[in-house]
Amino acid sequence: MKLKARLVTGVMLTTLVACGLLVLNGNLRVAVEFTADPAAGQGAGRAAQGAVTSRYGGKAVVGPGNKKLLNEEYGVNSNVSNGFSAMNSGQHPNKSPEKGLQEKNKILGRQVSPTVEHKQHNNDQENRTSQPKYTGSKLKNLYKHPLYRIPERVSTSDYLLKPARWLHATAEERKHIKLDENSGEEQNEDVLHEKKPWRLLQYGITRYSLYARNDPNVEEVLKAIRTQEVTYVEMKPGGTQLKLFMEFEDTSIGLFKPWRWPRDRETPPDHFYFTDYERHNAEIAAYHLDRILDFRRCPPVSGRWFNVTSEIRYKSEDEKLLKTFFVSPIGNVCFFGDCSYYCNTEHMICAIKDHHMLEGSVAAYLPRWQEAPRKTWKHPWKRSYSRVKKAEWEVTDGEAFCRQVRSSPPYDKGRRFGDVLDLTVYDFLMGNMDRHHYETFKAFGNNSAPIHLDQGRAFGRTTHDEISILVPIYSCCSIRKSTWARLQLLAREDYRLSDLMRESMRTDPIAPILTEPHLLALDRRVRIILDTVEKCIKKKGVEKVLLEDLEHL
Ligand SMILES: Nc1ncnc2c1ncn2[C@@H]1O[C@H](COP(=O)(O)OP(=O)(O)OP(=O)(O)O)[C@@H](O)[C@H]1O
Ligand SMILES: [Mn+2]
Repeated sequence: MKLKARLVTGVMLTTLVACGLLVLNGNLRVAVEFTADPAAGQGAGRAAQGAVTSRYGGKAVVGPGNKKLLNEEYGVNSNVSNGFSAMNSGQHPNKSPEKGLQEKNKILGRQVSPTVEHKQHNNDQENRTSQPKYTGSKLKNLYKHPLYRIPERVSTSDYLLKPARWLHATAEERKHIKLDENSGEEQNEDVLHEKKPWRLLQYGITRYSLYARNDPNVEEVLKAIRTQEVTYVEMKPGGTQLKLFMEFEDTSIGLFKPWRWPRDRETPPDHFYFTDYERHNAEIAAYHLDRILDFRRCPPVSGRWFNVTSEIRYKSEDEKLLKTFFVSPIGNVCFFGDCSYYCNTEHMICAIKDHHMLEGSVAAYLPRWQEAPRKTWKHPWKRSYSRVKKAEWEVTDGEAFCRQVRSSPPYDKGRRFGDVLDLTVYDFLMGNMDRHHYETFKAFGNNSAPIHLDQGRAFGRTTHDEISILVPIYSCCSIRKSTWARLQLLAREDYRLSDLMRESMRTDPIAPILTEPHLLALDRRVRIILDTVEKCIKKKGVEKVLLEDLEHL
């Protein structure tokens, strides 16, 4: 359908659903097709039709006697430094054993002397129960909104994996897609009969997103992560904090991050972003936020309770991991693993319930490296990761720095500049200052969305909005039009972001994922972004500020 867009300034968004017309402030008119997302479910549907032979997922990727394969298959990463060499190696202010005990007691419901944190925790509980009740599902309404039904044009070559491309190809195109280089046999759909949700989810990865809006495999994969037996565990090397590969019954792989802190613990104000602990609940919340913003660039993540002994220790053959297990003085099973920081007795990870049970987050794993290698890019507004040094963007005129970024590849053409601004919106909403690098799939070259990984240091503070995260938006005075329109929607009472997030995360096995103050901070930050853009529009004019990404409609 042809787009006729005429734009004047405006912030109010009105929807005329019945006639399929989206009116932004009465001035921007975008005709929207109300057809189902063309990319959605096709791969799943076609792939699900056949028999059960599989090239990749038919047998366990890893199992006893096959150890270390997870690292080889999935763990390879680029050599780009993560910037931690200059990291402050100062002591963690919250690591004293007494403090750790207090926190565990709190979770276990034991009597402890009241502390500020303890009181805060109780307030959170009250906040949660005193929330106004709303009827109906705001989330369902959101996903019915025209802005969430804008068709995506996905062509065969936009799919990441060869089997997925093959499934979407015409008979003519199929002649040019060699599925199995080693096989002289004629290729047909039999080799693609992979019915496992995790694999079908991977087939849905395109240069634009990790999954289509209505891909049923997202829910299926989350269900699998939540309920399936853990069959194998191994440490993922690299990074500053402990992470575990987990293999499940259906041969899918997940990336586990453990509980470290109670939900209501705030990052201490004197803390640098790079000395902060990762938060498993931040990874979960980040997935929901990414989806609500319609980016779909973060792999699905779920919380889950694990038995540290039977589901981690007994499922691992990783000697480096196994030798770090111990029982704490109060009888909780603990371990700390092996990593470059925070992997020692002082930073132990301990069961927080019934001596064995531990909460964690599990992210669905991207396709293995050999099949879909990724490239790591330095974020242009990366922080310095030093106590004393400043990053270039902090000591350069904002507009000049932005011009410099915009004139160099990959930001000089294509989608990537808009993607970095989207990432800015995402990180500002979560208060994530730890965006040193981002990754893309090599197969897509420069023309591809970044993958939203590593949000473990987000959601650290509820009363502080870190304005410096917004620097790319206010010094470039730019934002994608679709993102701007969605933010306006999320600022409205009937689509309020905090309500959507609360609802979206409600079904997680370890809900509530975020405390009320974190949810309310999201609403405040939406307003701050909109005000920033509003000022830019007044100063520069709407044509200069909004990056047109709806013109293809
Ligand atoms: N779901 C996933 N699928 C595939 N690879 C992943 C996934 N999550 C993370 N990774 C890979 O593992 C790396 C480390 O993960 P992550 O950044 O979350 O851990 P981290 O301990 O915070 O690392 P760092 O200290 O370097 O920030 C990522 O850079 C990415 O390459
Ligand atoms: Mn990290």
